[in-house]
Amino acid sequence: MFLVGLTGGIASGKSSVIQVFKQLNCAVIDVDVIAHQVVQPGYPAYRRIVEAFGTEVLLENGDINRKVLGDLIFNQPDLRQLLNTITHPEILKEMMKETFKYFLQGYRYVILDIPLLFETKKLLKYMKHTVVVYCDRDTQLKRLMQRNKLNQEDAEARISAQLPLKDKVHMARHVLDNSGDWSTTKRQVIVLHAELERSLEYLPLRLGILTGLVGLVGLLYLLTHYLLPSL
Ligand SMILES: Nc1ncnc2c1ncn2[C@@H]1O[C@H](COP(=O)(O)OP(=O)(O)OP(=O)(O)O)[C@@H](O)[C@H]1O
Repeated sequence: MFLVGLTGGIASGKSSVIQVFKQLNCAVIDVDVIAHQVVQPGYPAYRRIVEAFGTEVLLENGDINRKVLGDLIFNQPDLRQLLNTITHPEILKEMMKETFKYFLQGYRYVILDIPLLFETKKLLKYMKHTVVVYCDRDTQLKRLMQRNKLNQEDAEARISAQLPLKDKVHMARHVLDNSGDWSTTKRQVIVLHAELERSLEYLPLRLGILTGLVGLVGLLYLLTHYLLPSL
């Protein structure tokens, strides 16, 4: 099995593309969903956040108040770093658990939807393939204004706060151009899925684990038949 990191820009079409991968029965992990999950009460990161930031970051029902926490770390790199040191290992652990489940189910590849894949770079080393969902800036602006009911100035500010999409295009192995109509994008997703399914890059891990299992069974056999009886 191998991992495919999917990213893009605000309103470039990531969620829409992910829906198509899901319709094609692909294994998908949404890293944003995991990031929300690991700070829920009961998870280790929740307890550590309350210890580090105090109960002022809690809502009345005990959940983390993401707005207050976000404001607290805004412009405070050391606090942001502290939060990241708490949450990132937990996110990675959950991601690995989900990936392993998909591995056991026999999927050849798993797509990870990671909005900041190229900005944080942390997860990049685990990705065999990277995919950028691109659309030209005018289209991005128009779709963002429409979806979020924003005026042009606010929408432009949100787009400018991110790494430019055309830079991400140069960093990615695959580009899905979502500037046109939806059927054109959908066709590109189907072609990419076929290419990833055809790839033999899933084999090394599968063979490695199979070889490990055969070795283990062999070892157990030797132990039970030759070594232990003589004890
Ligand atoms: N090819 C397309 N043609 C027309 N509208 C589109 C197309 N692709 C996406 N959209 C619309 O553009 C908007 C943004 O798409 P989507 O929500 O998939 O982007 P996103 O990258 O997941 O955004 P974000 O990261 O900001 O949540 C949505 O309203 C979606 O319906």
